[in-house]
Parts: sequence; C-alpha cells; structure tokens
Amino acid sequence: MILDLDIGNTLSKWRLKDAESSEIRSRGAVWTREEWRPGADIPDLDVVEAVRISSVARAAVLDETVTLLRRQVRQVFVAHSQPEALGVVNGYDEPGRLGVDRWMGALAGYQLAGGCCAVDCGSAITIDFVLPGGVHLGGFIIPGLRLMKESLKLGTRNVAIDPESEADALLEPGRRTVDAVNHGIYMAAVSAINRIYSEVCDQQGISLPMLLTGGDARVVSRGVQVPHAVWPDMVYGGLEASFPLTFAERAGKMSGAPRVPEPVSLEKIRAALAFSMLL
Ligand SMILES: Nc1ncnc2c1ncn2[C@@H]1O[C@H](COP(=O)(O)OP(=O)(O)O)[C@@H](O)[C@H]1O
Ligand SMILES: CC(C)(COP(=O)(O)O)[C@@H](O)C(=O)NCCC(=O)O
Ligand SMILES: [K+]
Repeated sequence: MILDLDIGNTLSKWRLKDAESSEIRSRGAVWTREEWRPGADIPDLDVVEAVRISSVARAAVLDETVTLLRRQVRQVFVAHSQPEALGVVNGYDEPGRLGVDRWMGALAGYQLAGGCCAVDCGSAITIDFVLPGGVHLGGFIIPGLRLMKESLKLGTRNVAIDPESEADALLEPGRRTVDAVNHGIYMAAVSAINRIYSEVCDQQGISLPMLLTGGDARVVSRGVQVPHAVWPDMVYGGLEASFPLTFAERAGKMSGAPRVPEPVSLEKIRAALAFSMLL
C-alpha cells in the first residue's frame, strides 16, 4: 500500500492506495497537530510500503511525521517546491517559498489539462495560473471561508455554511448575523475567484480550464461562474506525478482526475469583464 499525506494548516488528509491495482482503499482526515498516532489517526503502517507527503504545516509537524514514519516505512518521499518540475516553471522569485500544496496543484493541473487555473479552497484560498507552455505565473492568496469568518469574531464561527446550500440563497442579504457573515464571506470568495480568473485570462490573452480543490471546493464551486471541474485529489495528483510508484502512475494517470472542463471563449470572458466595469 501507498500512504499519501496532504498536511494542510487545518486538516491532515490521508489516503491509502493499492500499489498493484492503483485503487484507493481508504481515506480520512484529522486535525493538523504535532503528533500522529498510528492506528488512531492514520491507518496501520504495517501494510504501507511507501509514503508520499505534501505539508504546509510548521516544519516541526513535518519533522515529527517523517521521523515517525521512517521507523516503519521503507520509502518516505517528501515533496518540495522546486524551480522547475514536470514541464512547469515555478513563477516565484524564490521558488522554494511557494506553498508545496500549490506547487502540487500546479503540477497536477498542468499534467491533466496543459495550462490551468488551479484553485485550492482550504484554510486559505489560493489561485494559481499555469500557461500551456508550463510557465507558472504565480498566484493569489486570500483567507479561506473559515478564516474570514473567525477573523470577524462575531460568535458565528461554529455555524458553517451548509455545503448543500444553493449559491442563489447564499447571495441574498442576510437577516441575522450568521447569515450576513456567511453570505458575505461566500460572496467575497466567489467574486474574487471569478474576477481574478477573468483578469488574468484577459491579461494573458488565453482562456484556461479551471480546477478546484480543498475542503470548501464543493460549496465554492456553486458560485463560480466559469466552467470548472472539482478535483478533491488534486494535491495527491501532484504527489503521484512527482513520485510515480504504480504502473498507472508511471503512465501518467492520476487517481480521481476529472474530465478537463471546456473553458469559455476569451471573447466571452472579456465581454463579461467589460460589462462588470460598466455597472
Ligand atoms: N468536515 C470538515 N472539517 C473541517 N473543515 C471543513 C470540513 N468540511 C469543510 N471544511 C472546510 O474546509 C477547510 C479545510 O480545508 P482543507 O482543504 O483541508 O484545508 P487545509 O489544506 O488548509 O488544511 C476548513 O477551513 C473549512 O472551511
Ligand atoms: C497559502 C497556504 C497557507 C495555503 O495553505 P492551506 O490553505 O492549504 O493550508 C500555503 O500554501 C502556504 O503556506 N504557502 C506559503 C506561502 C506562499 O505560497 O506564498
Ligand atoms: K489552500
């Protein structure tokens, strides 16, 4: 079995992948913290022959995790942001400073779709752009839905946005604090994504397929107007591409990859942008 770990600022996600059949056998998530308890937090390591890790948590969390895993697992691969990999050139002035989850998303998105706009809706919402030639332009970082809400300190943090809510309902003015806050932060997130996408496509003169991932991807997806696909395993896709272990991975297959969304024409994007400026 292969254990894939995606350690974010809020949640540490894991999945177990069969090294022979490439099937995903199980998955889970625990709050990100310093110490892992094998058995309780993560699956029994006896069956694991390799681990692949993407971590943006504090260095101590990764160090502890790697130390623990190395005791029991033969191969431990830790992803790092690099100046260039798999045809993608990192757009950061200091490539190592790009969050490795963003780098994994950019690599996965590029491998799947060529150029892409990769959006990760987690603790932070990150929006990264990769052009068809593999040039990563850099990106945008805004607080995620939960962080935005917590920063207001209005006592509404425990009332999460219902992931089943329709975007239309979330875009109505709230008549109580919790709705005003939830609808406000939702509007802030989806309008930023819509606008940033349009601006960058306009600047670059190209319409790119958009891919969404992260804990809030599904609810954010409802408010994003541009055609896009939700890909919950996008960060894992970057790990698969960076450290291919199975037969399917060596052939370039990433588990759970969606169909590439057909982007709208650049003319439409530009017309929508021009229209929103007129209002
Ligand atoms: N069951 C859940 N538990 C915690 N957070 C959740 C859950 N479902 C959705 N979320 C949202 O997802 C975010 C965490 O998403 P995730 O992509 O795992 O973040 P990160 O990678 O930063 O840890 C939370 O901030 C919250 O807004
Ligand atoms: C921007 C992030 C905090 C997002 O992390 P997440 O929401 O997935 O926990 C992470 O990618 C990070 O720590 N990046 C380093 C700074 C940068 O990418 O510029
Ligand atoms: K994120």
